[in-house]
Amino acid sequence: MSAERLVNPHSDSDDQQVEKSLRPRTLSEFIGQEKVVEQLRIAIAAARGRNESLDHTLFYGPPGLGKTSLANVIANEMGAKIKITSGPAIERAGDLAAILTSLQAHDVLFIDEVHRLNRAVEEVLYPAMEDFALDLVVGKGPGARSLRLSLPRFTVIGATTRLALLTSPLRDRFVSVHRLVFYSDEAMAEIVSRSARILGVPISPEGAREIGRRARGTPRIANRILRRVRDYAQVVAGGAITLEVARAALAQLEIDELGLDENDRRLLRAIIELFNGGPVGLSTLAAALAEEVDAIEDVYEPFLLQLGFLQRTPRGRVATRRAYEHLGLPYPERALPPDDESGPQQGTLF
Ligand SMILES: Nc1ncnc2c1ncn2[C@@H]1O[C@H](COP(=O)(O)OP(=O)(O)OP(=O)(O)O)[C@@H](O)[C@H]1O
Ligand SMILES: [Mg+2]
Repeated sequence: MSAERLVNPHSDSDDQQVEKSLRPRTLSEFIGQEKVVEQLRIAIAAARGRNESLDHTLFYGPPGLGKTSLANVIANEMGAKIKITSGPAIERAGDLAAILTSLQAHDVLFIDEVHRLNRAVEEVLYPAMEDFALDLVVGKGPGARSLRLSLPRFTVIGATTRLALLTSPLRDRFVSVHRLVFYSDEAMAEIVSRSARILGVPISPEGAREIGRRARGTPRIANRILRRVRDYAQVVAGGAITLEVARAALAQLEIDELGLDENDRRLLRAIIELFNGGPVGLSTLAAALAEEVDAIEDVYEPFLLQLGFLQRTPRGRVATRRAYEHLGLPYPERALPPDDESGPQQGTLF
């Protein structure tokens, strides 16, 4: 189900086509994430001023917030080439060695899903990042010798949605580490307006604001919703996206006031109705929803946590009062600890 989900922050092949044209190319085109942008602006100016490569940089945060975009922006601002790969794509140490020897001074090596590098590959990456050196073993058996090859000074940019899964030696080799956060409503409105301009869709500021506000603080989702609303506007409303058109289209797409879709509501209802509001363990919840544990952790939870609809406790996930209220369900005032089997059942107090 996630693959077709409109509010799924992961990109599909359809997105990838459009995303290329919508991707910001310079720091000044990059909207929001002011803290990160400001730090990058200084780091890039300093590196350029000294004619050095930029320090290794790591971006982490939920999918669709601009990690890949920032890597491209950095290469562009450095006037450098970018080589794009990912943790799972580099299978053997030799694959990485081949990439490393092809780099030129100041180039950017972008490693997406950097937490998924395997151990043997990481071992090669450490000296490359730290000393710009590649250690090769020449020959076999007792006669084998180790040879150190020096590499040009380059920049690794890593991206991950799961900082906690990075090994600490790898994490330590990134000199600057930036967390991307969900975008503010203002930034989202600006992103929607900009994308509409690039796509040639007329949109009112109120229409842009409405789409941005309901896109979970995630530019990728905003761009996807924008394209669907554009279709709606074209077929039903004469082409332009006004506030009314945006609202009508979003209603048809079943995206509610807060940007939740049917799947989010299903997850919250499951915790409330099947598990008495929680706590419920992640794997139990995943099984009840026929979802992957990863999908719940990566896709659903970050935004529900941000809204304060969900709490993570050591004993599992708990739906908060706000979640009940949003779904229009009565909140059971708990007389007993929530794990007590004889505690109040959902609904029985009212
Ligand atoms: N600050 C921004 N301003 C304008 N558009 C943006 C911005 N950030 C992201 N986007 C848009 O959102 C899309 C998704 O961004 P991007 O691919 O960089 O996210 P990501 O963090 O790399 O996601 P993933 O974790 O899935 O790899 C881009 O195509 C771009 O159009
Ligand atoms: Mg990416």
